[in-house]
Amino acid sequence: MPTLELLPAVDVRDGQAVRLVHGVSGTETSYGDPLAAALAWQAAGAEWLHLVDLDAAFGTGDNRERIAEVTRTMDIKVELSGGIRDDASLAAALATGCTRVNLGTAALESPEWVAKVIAEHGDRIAVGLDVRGTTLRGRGWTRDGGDLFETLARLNAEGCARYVVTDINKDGTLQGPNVDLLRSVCAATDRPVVASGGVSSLDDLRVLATLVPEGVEGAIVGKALYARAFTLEEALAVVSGGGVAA
Ligand SMILES: O=C(O)c1ccccc1NCC(=O)[C@H](O)[C@H](O)COP(=O)(O)O
Repeated sequence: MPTLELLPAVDVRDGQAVRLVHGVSGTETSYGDPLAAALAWQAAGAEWLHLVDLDAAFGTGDNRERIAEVTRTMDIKVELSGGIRDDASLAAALATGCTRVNLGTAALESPEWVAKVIAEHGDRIAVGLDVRGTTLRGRGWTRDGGDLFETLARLNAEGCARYVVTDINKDGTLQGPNVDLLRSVCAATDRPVVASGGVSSLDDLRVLATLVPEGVEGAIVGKALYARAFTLEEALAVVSGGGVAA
């Protein structure tokens, strides 16, 4: 049976690795150099890195050079997110050599462009479905962007390869993932789903691993790793069926 992929997160604001609470600008806790953080997750055995340009997402500038440097340095797969909304930002993101990009706001505000780039780039494009309740949020999660399930149906029809689903109310809070939300998204698509936001414990990862047969392919983990709730090595052992006791 396939195992749950783990994607440790490095969110970059003003050149630093940070964690936010509910994705709200101004709630940052800084964790230093993003490249050092990314290399630490790679050294611990990660196969993926989830790398976010928060300034680009919020429209407060960008960390494009830093993000490109981190992506180029990694030997592992990188998923890039944050502020990828037009041809120029998409070309810059793909040129870093990342494995795939995650489009958020563009999927809400520029549906024709998103359909075009899905057709052009296939599996290299994922769409981030960032929700409060069942309402999507764009522009760094600051603006409403329509109904989750209507948008999901449209993106399914356009051939979107993968969804990254975040419950904003859980993000950065260590309150556990929103399993009901993940299940309902999996029921509405046959594409793989990456779960994001709220993972707090190895037990949360065990629960997410039970959703693999329903379509959950991976889990992004941020705050829990930075807060040392568990180590990445322990998390990888859990999702590979290895023996870290509950
Ligand atoms: O991904 C984005 O584009 C984004 C935009 C605005 C605010 C936050 C954004 N992403 C945050 C993340 O992807 C988190 O790293 C991830 O959900 C991990 O959450 P947690 O494990 O709860 O720290």
